[in-house]
Amino acid sequence: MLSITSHSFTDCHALAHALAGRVADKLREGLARRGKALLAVSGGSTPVHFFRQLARMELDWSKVQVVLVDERWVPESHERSNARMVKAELLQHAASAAHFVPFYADAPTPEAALVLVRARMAALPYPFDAVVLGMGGDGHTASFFPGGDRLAEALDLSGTALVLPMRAAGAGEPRITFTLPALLDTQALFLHIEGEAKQKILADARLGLGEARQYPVRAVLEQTRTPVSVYWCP
Ligand SMILES: O=C(O)[C@H](O)[C@@H](O)[C@H](O)[C@H](O)COP(=O)(O)O
Repeated sequence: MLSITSHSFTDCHALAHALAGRVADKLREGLARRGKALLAVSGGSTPVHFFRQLARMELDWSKVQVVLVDERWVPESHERSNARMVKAELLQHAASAAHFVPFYADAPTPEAALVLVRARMAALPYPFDAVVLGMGGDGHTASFFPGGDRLAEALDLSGTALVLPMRAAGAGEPRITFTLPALLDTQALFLHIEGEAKQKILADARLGLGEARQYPVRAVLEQTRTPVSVYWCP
């Protein structure tokens, strides 16, 4: 049976401090074990405080590679670019020495750039040392959106794809995402959510209640490959 551990905090600053400490420890372990480390983070708005704390953690960031779990297919100059957010909030202070590997390439669609992006991501030193997922109000995580055109393929635990394009009505723009089996290949898996509404969504998803039975985040909660640490604050 899969272990899901829940960590609750009084506010987003306490959560950010604790999560940054845990992730920094995992990166240090990777550095000690193999002289390098690989971190995958989520975009969106939730990670900002966590990124600010993590950016100040003392470790050899020059040997750390950072990727996103998923990206919106927009150039970095776009306000919805996750890469833009990671650069502004995480790759600062001590972490400015880290090496960021972007999903986005100068092509009109993620499908058109897929061969290039796959090669870029295939060259990284797996497993991840830490993967930090977020969750949307529709029960998506990474770019595993309800109704996504390649959702089944992305969630297939026996699938071999590392990254896939994803299009969904709720996604805003076309996306590119690591697949679930790729993200589960990690030393530590975190799910970072904030607010009462997301807590309820997660609880419903765990129980498979009503509409939540269809939430893609369930695939993360139900798999038995990698333990999940849930970090939550109101
Ligand atoms: O690009 C993205 O949108 C993310 O990687 C996505 O999976 C995110 O984690 C959730 O949508 C939560 O987003 P918020 O933190 O903005 O609620």
